[in-house]
Amino acid sequence: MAMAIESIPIIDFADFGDGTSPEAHEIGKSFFKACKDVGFAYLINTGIPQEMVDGMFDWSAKFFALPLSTKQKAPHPPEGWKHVGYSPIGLEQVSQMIFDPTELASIRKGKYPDYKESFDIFGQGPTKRFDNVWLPESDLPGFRSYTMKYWDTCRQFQMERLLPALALGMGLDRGFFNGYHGDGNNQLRLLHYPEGPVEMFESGEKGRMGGHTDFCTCTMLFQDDVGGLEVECPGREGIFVSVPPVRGAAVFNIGDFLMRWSNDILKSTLHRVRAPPRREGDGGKTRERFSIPYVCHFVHSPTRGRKC
Ligand SMILES: O=C(O)CCC(=O)C(=O)O
Ligand SMILES: [Fe+2]
Repeated sequence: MAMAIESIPIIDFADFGDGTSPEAHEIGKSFFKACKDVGFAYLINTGIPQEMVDGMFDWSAKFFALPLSTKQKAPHPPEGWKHVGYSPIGLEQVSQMIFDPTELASIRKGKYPDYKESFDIFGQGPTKRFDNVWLPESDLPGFRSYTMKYWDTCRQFQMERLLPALALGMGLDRGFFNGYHGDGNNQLRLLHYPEGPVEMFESGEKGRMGGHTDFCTCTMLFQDDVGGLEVECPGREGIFVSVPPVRGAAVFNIGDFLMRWSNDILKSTLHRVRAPPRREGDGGKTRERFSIPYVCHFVHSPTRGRKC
């Protein structure tokens, strides 16, 4: 049962500037505290224009509204680790630290298997490990260029504010983490949780996204106004609190890589997505939900250690 949370800190980047002022150091300190105590935070005044985020949600809705046969023209490659292209409903099932194929198969048949579809792209810098997979331009003209532009906008926030703030908060040179995220091997995910009969979700026949931690360095996501994202309370196993949508705020979380790298000081917290509760007027259907995570990955590159 999810409780309401007041304890997910809000970090306001409005006064961050170029990261050299005393205000920037204070922002860094609060950010570090949030990452240490909860592993999650709301980020506001990121500098990512709201209309850019709204535009990305519009494109995402247009993409997922295409016929399945069209979406499948940009298929996710057979290798599970190549996270690019379109994954239809049921292809991706999220689990936590389970590697045995028999156990994994039983998750697919068990309670709350993920009922979602996704489209993923990666940065395409010199250290890229694989190419993106796109639809033919004529199937959704403009989608590719907007998505790449949005990716660049998130990247700019990552390099100019996000990573410098964390480094400052930890008492490091503000360019410390930038150097380890060299040419931006970051993943942009468009996630769509389709609507479905309320009973299907209530009975546990289907779920949205199972409990997991992210294996990246950190993730920043925007969600629509439907809700359902939940985070496990630090130190209280199995107790989840909801992370309700806050317009204009990105939800940030630390991933496993930074937790390991920081000797567990930064927390990679378990989270999941549940279907929202029944609502009058929804006609017995659970509303569809869209979210857009931007997942930051470590890159070992020659720029390591460079000051920003
Ligand atoms: O859709 C969401 O709100 C959560 C997505 C998520 O946790 C993930 O992609 O790792
Ligand atoms: Fe996640």
